[in-house]
Amino acid sequence: MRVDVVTIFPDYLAPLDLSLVGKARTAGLLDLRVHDLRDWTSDRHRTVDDTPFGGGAGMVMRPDVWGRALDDLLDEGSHLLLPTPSGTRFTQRTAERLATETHLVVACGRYEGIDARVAEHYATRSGVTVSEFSLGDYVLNGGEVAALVLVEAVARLLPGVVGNPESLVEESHGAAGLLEYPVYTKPPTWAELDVPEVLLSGHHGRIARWRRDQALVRTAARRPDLLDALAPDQLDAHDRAT
Ligand SMILES: Nc1cc(-c2ccc3cc[nH]c3c2)n[nH]1
Repeated sequence: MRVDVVTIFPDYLAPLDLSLVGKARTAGLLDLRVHDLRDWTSDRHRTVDDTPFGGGAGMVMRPDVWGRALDDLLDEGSHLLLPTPSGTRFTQRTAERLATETHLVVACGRYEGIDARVAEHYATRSGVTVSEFSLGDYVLNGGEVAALVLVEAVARLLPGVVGNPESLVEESHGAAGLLEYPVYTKPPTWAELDVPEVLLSGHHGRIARWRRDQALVRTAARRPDLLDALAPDQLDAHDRAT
């Protein structure tokens, strides 16, 4: 997969050189390129913004500069992603869908956002998909943090990136659609708190059941909306009795 990120703060994306995403890049599993939007400016001051039509506070990012950048980067089969507080919710299902694609281009806005005609124009471009997405109901100062989240959430789903793909199933918001169960390690007692006995029993069946029950109880307590969203076949008779 190739991912192009366009931003006026390229250094914000430096964490993507580290850890899991960094390893995926080194292994050739992810071709990630970060671009400075100002490389597509045409004036001495490398201007990317201007005042908003209709008045109001702040500045808006210019469509012409974004147009030159995106014309260079977008191709047949590209998916243009625009982080914005007004977008559709980015979820694990979104990440799973994006992980099957070949080319993502993430446009990181700043100021009051990117001129709306940019999304409108590229949505009409043959072979290009455009998605405006929100990370959650809070406001950031720009799209770079959203880009970091998106790239990590997608990259970790690419084949070969995480050591044990089975771990992707049981994690929160994974295929099971539940929050993940609590995890423990040595020492068996810490701060006068013991690890649940069942986890020391070596009885794999009981351990699996306990973990499933914990995931259900946690989900019911913290995210009942996720339980409501489960398909009927995702809960067995024991689950319903828990
Ligand atoms: N979920 C979420 C996205 C954003 C966001 C995304 C892009 C820009 C550009 C200027 N401010 C922005 C904020 N805030 N919260």
